[in-house]
Amino acid sequence: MPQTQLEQKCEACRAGAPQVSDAELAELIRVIPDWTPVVIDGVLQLQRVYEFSNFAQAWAMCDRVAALAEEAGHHPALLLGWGRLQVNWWSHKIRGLHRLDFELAAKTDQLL
Ligand SMILES: C[C@H](O)[C@H](O)[C@H]1CNC2=NC(N)=NC(=O)C2=N1
Repeated sequence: MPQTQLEQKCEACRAGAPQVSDAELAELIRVIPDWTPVVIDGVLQLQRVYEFSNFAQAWAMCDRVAALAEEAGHHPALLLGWGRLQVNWWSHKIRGLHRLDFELAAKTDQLL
């Protein structure tokens, strides 16, 4: 899919897309209570670590999240380890959180 279509596909991937306000953050984070707002390199992100019994299960979840990201045209950072998968969602272009990041965090939980 040409990049421009990808960017159109992902509203949060456009420069100038609105970051969530502090009030929206406080409201939205209640919907995804297992996620933690973290600031990494000055960028506010949503982070969750999923734990599994072995590497293969963590790897399978990683693949499911990767497929979700490709479908959305919006991508997390994924840190895959033995028995664990760390997922960080944020919007690169706006160096912060967009409402889409919360939607995709909730969809990530549904992949468990
Ligand atoms: C060209 C491509 O569509 C863009 O770079 C997309 C890719 N995936 C993305 N993912 C995230 N999380 N933020 C972005 O700004 C972003 N931009």
